[in-house]
Amino acid sequence: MFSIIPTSHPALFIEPIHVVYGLIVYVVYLIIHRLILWPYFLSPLRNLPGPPLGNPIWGQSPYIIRSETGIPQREWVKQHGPIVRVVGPVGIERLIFMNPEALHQILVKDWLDYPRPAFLKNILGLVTGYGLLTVTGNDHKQMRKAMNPAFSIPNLMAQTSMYFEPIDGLIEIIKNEIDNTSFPEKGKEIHVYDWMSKVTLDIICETAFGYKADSLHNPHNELAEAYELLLSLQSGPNLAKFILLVSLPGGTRFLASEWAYYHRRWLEKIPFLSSASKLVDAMHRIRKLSAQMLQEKMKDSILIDTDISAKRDIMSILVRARKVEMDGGKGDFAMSDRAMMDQVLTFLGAGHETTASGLTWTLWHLSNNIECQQRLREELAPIFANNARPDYRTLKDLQWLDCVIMESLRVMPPVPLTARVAAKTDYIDGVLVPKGTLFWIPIRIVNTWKKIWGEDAEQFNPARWLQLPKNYHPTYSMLSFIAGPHACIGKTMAIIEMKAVLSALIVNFEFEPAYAGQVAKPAAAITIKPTDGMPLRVKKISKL
Ligand code: HEM
Repeated sequence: MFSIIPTSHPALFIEPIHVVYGLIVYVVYLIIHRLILWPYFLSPLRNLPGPPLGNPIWGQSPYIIRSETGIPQREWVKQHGPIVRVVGPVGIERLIFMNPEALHQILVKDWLDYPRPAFLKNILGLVTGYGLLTVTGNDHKQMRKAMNPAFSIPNLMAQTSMYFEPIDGLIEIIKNEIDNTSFPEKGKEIHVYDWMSKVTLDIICETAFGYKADSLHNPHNELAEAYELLLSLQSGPNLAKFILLVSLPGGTRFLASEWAYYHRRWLEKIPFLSSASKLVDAMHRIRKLSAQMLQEKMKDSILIDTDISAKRDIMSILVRARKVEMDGGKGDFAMSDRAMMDQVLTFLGAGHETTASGLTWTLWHLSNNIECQQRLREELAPIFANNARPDYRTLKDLQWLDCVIMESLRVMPPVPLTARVAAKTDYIDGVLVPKGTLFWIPIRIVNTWKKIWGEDAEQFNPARWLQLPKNYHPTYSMLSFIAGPHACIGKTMAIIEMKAVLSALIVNFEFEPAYAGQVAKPAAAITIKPTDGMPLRVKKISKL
């Protein structure tokens, strides 16, 4: 017990219990401030249009988590216009800016002031390594400069032929599956997402590392199984759980630790952590296999120049660039082993599931638009009659193929939303946005905005690419690969790969919905994979 005034005033003694009361009052005030005072009365953003604040603790989060990714945000933009404020959980505010000028400021002009928020970096870092997807500023500039040559057009032109070994394998497998049914002429119901996932995994392993995963022929391929486990975790509630875990101090480090891996069976027993234990398991296996691939690649760097210079895969190009820097005495700027390892994980994480989802949704749209599908077949048939492995230029110049792929990526962008945070206070589109404010980059919402794309903006209509709407802006009307210095480095590669796989499928098979009234079931997570594996009826084409 102690006193700050003379003992003749016993009523003013401060006892330890008073300190405890004081602390309780302070914490209660902080909670009330966070949940009520700030969002309702104090935030400078409080007068922006947006949905009701909702439940004081969760705000709009339960609705977002339960819904298809991007759909709540699209509805709010329809109701409230091009600037929207959404609150929750725990009073956190998030903004949506739709206008091109605002997107230009956030993604291009002032991109260094609007980095990816910590929770996104942590989740991406866990799943895709601490490579291009997580670094920012000068580190990002240097890393991107080192990687750009691997994605150059001449290199992609040389790589296109590598896609066809897995593609031919896929075509043969599907043909056999159909032939082995009792009535091959009726085709077979196939979960196309599963096959798209395998073919894109084999392609990325081959083109990124020169490694033949052959998950198409090997159902128990370790890498494919680990990714299957990882991707099975894609759901709104799981994503919310992972965001919470990586936002706790030490949470990301814990999930990435050896301890968590070796004790994952314990974690599995705690209901809240059971999906995290699967994440830990999948990530550990993917990291182990990636390290093996990298080790193989590093052996290349001690090969004589002629051996390695013949290799066109992305890692060989990076290994060669590193060797040149080291030989030239610029070792300080060369990528470390750790950074190289992160690139392996980044290519696998960023370049596999996105392309698989993109292809799956394209097949879904074509199954529901038989005329578009037939028109595509007619465009492709003469090309494939001459050469079943068309080159980069040929694939690039096919007009209807391009319309179909662009339209599918517009309506169902594999990454429907991403996020940014304001690192400084500044005006955006006339709104004073305080430092620390979170944004959604509204990819799917911009892609289907009626103001740009017209009344049928949400419909799949490839013909719109033959005559683009007058409000179309080449950078800010279709954000599937976003824009600016963080725009997807694999864009051209992804598009040409999708074209190669889709065209081989369409000249060989017809795709229809698996049953009458089938509805799409997209996941509510970082990518938009179908939750049911996308069953479609697939028939062999007898005559083109
Ligand atoms: C249809 C397929 C794809 C889509 C829709 C897609 C979409 C995206 C999006 C939206 C981003 C920005 C994420 C953000 O900043 O928050 C991104 C970044 C990135 N993507 Fe892709 N991607 C695809 C395929 C690929 C492929 C095939 C690769 C590589 C082999 C790749 C590698 C990357 C990398 C490294 C980044 C980070 C770029 C940076 O920050 O500098 N992506 N992608």
